[in-house]
Amino acid sequence: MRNYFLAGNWKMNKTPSEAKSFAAELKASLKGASHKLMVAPSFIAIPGVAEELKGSNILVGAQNMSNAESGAHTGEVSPEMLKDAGVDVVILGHSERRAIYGESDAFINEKVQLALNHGFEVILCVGETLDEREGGKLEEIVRTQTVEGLKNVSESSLSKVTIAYEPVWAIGTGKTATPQDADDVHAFIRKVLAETYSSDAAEAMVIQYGGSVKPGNVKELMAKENIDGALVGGASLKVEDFTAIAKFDT
Ligand SMILES: O=C(CO)COP(=O)(O)O
Repeated sequence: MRNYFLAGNWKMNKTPSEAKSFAAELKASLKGASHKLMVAPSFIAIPGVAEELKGSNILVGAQNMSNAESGAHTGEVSPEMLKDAGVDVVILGHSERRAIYGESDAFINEKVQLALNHGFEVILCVGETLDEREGGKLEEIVRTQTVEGLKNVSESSLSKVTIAYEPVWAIGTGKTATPQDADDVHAFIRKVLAETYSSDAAEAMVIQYGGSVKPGNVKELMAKENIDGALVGGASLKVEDFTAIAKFDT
């Protein structure tokens, strides 16, 4: 039985002071929630949010991380900096990083390995664009992003990885993949994982869905056999909405 993992990706929203007071509200409203939970503020809001969430049931995520340990990497944030600031989980390979900042599978894989070596949990995002889906390339894209993103990741480290399937056309658009469509892709990801890892490890993998998850559709999505959580953008920016998502009842 896999545990549900509901995570909020705040993207480039909320100043450090807004994020800190938002975290205080969430901490109160999510008290006693039974699922695994996380929020990912912007880098500079992390210390305040981590301080606020200390001792709570909400993990702290980062939205990205450098591929290097330290040194001459202007504008980057290192693993040690994130650790010191209180980060538990690092989101890597988000489609916005891939599309806007040109992050390749090989580059993302460097970060995945580095994050795992530093003891972080990783959420690896994969997903196809509308053109790729309509061009019949969905499986090829999702397979490549999964396999290349996890290159050199051992089976023993795999338990620290969550995959987030985020079809690019469903992000921030109000369009959600149907629960059946999403479940089919999640099952495909599990099949791809079983080609490299044991079937037990593939079966145990937590695979989140992301793309216009809202209080009104979360239950239907989570009811699917292969959907084990959500990576939520827009709806994670409102306390009531994220609370309703995070506390969904099966
Ligand atoms: O990109 C996402 C989470 O990482 C999804 O964003 P939305 O929930 O706003 O569609």
